[in-house]
Formats: sequence, C-alpha cells, structure tokens
Amino acid sequence: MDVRVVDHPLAKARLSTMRDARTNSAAFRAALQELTLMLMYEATRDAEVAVEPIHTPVARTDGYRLANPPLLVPVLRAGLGMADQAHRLIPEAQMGFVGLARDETTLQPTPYLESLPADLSGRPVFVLDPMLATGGSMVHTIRILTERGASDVTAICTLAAPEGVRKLEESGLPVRVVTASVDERLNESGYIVPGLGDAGDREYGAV
Ligand SMILES: O=P(O)(O)OC[C@H]1O[C@H](OP(=O)(O)OP(=O)(O)O)[C@H](O)[C@@H]1O
Ligand SMILES: O=c1cc[nH]c(=O)[nH]1
Ligand SMILES: [Mg+2]
Repeated sequence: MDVRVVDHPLAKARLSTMRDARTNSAAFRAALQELTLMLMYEATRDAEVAVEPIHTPVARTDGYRLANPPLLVPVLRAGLGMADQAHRLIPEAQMGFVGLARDETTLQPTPYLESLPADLSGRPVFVLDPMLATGGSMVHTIRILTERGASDVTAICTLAAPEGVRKLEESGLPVRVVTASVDERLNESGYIVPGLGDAGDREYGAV
C-alpha cells in the first residue's frame, strides 16, 4: 500500500499548531483547512488531466482540466473540517457523506449516516478524515465505497498511527494514504501518541 507522508515545512508547521494543546478551536480549524489544502495538492499530483485548446489574449495554447473529477467523502464529524477546503481546490468534485462515531470502550465505529452515490465505478474517491487511529473507521468507510464499485480510493488523514496503516494494508482494500505524519503508536485508550487529542472535539467541542 502506498503511504505518502507530506513533510513539507509548512505542513509540519500547521500540524504543530493542531497538536499544541493551547490552540483554540478556531485556530485548530484554520490550521486543519490549510493542511488539507497541502495534502490534497500532493494527493492529486498524478491525477489524470484532459487537454483542450484555449486562447489567451495573445495566442492559442493547451488548456488543462481534471479528466475525471473525484468524489470527496468527509467522515463526520471531524472530516467535515476538511470538506470545504478540499472542495474549493476541486470545485467540480461531487461530495458524499459518511457519519461514524467510535465507541470509546470497544473502539468500534458506530455508523449513523451514509449519503453516497449508488455507483462509484471508475470514479476516484478521496476520503477526508483527520485521524487514522486503529483504522476501524477508515476500513468501514472504504468497504462502503468498494461495495458501490470504487476501486481508486485515497485516504487523506492529517495524522496516522502505525496500527491504522497496518490494518488498512491488511484489509487488502484498494486504498492509498496521504498524511502529514505517521506517529509513534496508539495508547491504551486508542488515542494516537503524540497525536493531537480528539480531532472532532477540538474542532467543534466535546460531545
Ligand atoms: O481509526 P479509528 O480508531 O476508527 O479512529 C479514528 C476515528 O475517530 C475519530 O472520529 P470519532 O469517532 O471520534 O468521531 P467524531 O469525528 O464525531 O469526533 C476520527 O475522526 C476517525 O473517524
Ligand atoms: O487520537 C485520536 C484517535 C481517534 N480519534 C481522534 O480524534 N483522535
Ligand atoms: Mg471524536
């Protein structure tokens, strides 16, 4: 499985702002949006382009656009903080939604929302979730997508744990990961260490 770690200095700086326990919700959301821009930029580096002639005020030249606009899938709640920024970067993308809450005792994802196109065959899909921890939520989401025919899935995660990366790899699902960091480990409560805490709570407040 392809795991791309975006370690650009600006990505590291935004991630540090998100990690810092002193960062308030507004600054956390702003840093997440800026980091999402960088991760999406890197994740679309090899996207297929269509070429068509355009006219500048001076001459005719080749113009480019995405040949196959993707589906963006934020995983609620925390992934919602990445959705607008990714959509601004790819305005022609469609958006679907998955809602999951991890049971903090069993660490299993509990689904509560699924709003996706029925047929995803031939369509690139970008799943937006800041956190890949045990990997349970991401595996659940990608299974839903592959059941609809998706075969080209990219997980955009600001942070990943080695355990989650391993679980995705062992799942055999057609996915690659783009992240700003693969951290050290999970702690006994299933939180990424050093991590940044609960991403959804830091964006929107504790539930
Ligand atoms: O890899 P996993 O162990 O499954 O954990 C990762 C999941 O946990 C967080 O969501 P959470 O369940 O806290 O929901 P929230 O976004 O509403 O806070 C995060 O945004 C992922 O979806
Ligand atoms: O560290 C973690 C693990 C799961 N979900 C989070 O929001 N943070
Ligand atoms: Mg949460």
